[in-house]
Amino acid sequence: MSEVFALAGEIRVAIMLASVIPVLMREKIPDRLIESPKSVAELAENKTINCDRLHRFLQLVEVKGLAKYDADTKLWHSTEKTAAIAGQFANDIWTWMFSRYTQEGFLDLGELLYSEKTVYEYSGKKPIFEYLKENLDLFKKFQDAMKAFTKINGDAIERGLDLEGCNKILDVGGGDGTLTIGLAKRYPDKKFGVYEIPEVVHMTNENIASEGLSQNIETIPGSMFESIPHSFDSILMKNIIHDWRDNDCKTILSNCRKALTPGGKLFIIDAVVERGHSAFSIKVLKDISMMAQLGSKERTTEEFRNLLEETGFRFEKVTSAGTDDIVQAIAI
Ligand SMILES: C[S@@+](CC[C@H](N)C(=O)[O-])C[C@H]1O[C@@H](n2cnc3c(N)ncnc32)[C@H](O)[C@@H]1O
Repeated sequence: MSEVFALAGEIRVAIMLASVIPVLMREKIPDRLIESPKSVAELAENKTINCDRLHRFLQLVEVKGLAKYDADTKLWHSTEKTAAIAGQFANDIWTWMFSRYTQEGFLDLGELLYSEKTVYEYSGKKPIFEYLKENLDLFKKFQDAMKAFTKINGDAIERGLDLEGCNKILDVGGGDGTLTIGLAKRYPDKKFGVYEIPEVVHMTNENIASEGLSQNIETIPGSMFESIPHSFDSILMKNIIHDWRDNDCKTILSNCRKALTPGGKLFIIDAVVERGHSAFSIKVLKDISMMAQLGSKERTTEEFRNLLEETGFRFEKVTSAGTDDIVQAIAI
């Protein structure tokens, strides 16, 4: 009996935290605890924050070890874990992952058991990228989260990409250009491009210009479902194929194949889900997120091999890069 409540309670706490932590982050409470121990009155400052509720919310985050109360001094302290909910990097991840839009979607996750729908299709809403194109503030939050995710595995991806023989590399669906910027710094003699939808390209341009790399990286607006520019000798796509169902993936990969000459390299950077491989539990979390929001999936090596062989590529190898993997293929 008690196990039932313990498990249900643990899950309920997680759901409560998903709502409470983003608000505490918005008020910079974790950042201010890291600066120095504070009373709730100091944390609330002169704002409209209710001190009694702040104290009780802090007791909730204390359950997860994210803050600590000293009953003698009546001061709240940070812990080693507080950094996970403080600062810009954490903020970029939390703001998207726990936005109202994302959270509401996940309420219907279990109902997907009976169909191939996304949570948005299930509740009669627009597909995610259509919705984001019409809500550019949220699209910016999405891109900021993608940038933060890229930073987690960026170094491993840059080192894992075998760019031998590649001189002009196109990042299809390259978002705000974070991965390409890292590569352009690492390989100053190579040229790069980012292909993105028109709604995003201005964010990409701003990011590239702020790094002073506009000479090395060109941006091209367009849709990978229509065509992909032919003026590059290799293509990479990070977290693109996992966004789409098989038929859409075949269209994207066929367009990649048309854009390359035989021998051209293709790099797909996604989580390859194999039991026993590294980061399996994180890859399962990503896989379910893809199911919920896009009706798609994280794929096995075999599934990548099949998609590639059906679209004119020879599968070469999979290289691990943190919680992502690099699937390398050659145009035939
Ligand atoms: C999951 S994000 C990945 C972004 C980036 N590659 C990264 O890893 O941070 C998917 C990207 O695909 C882009 N995208 C969506 N539809 C597209 C299309 N039809 N053509 C090109 N890019 C598209 C989105 O704008 C978004 O930036």
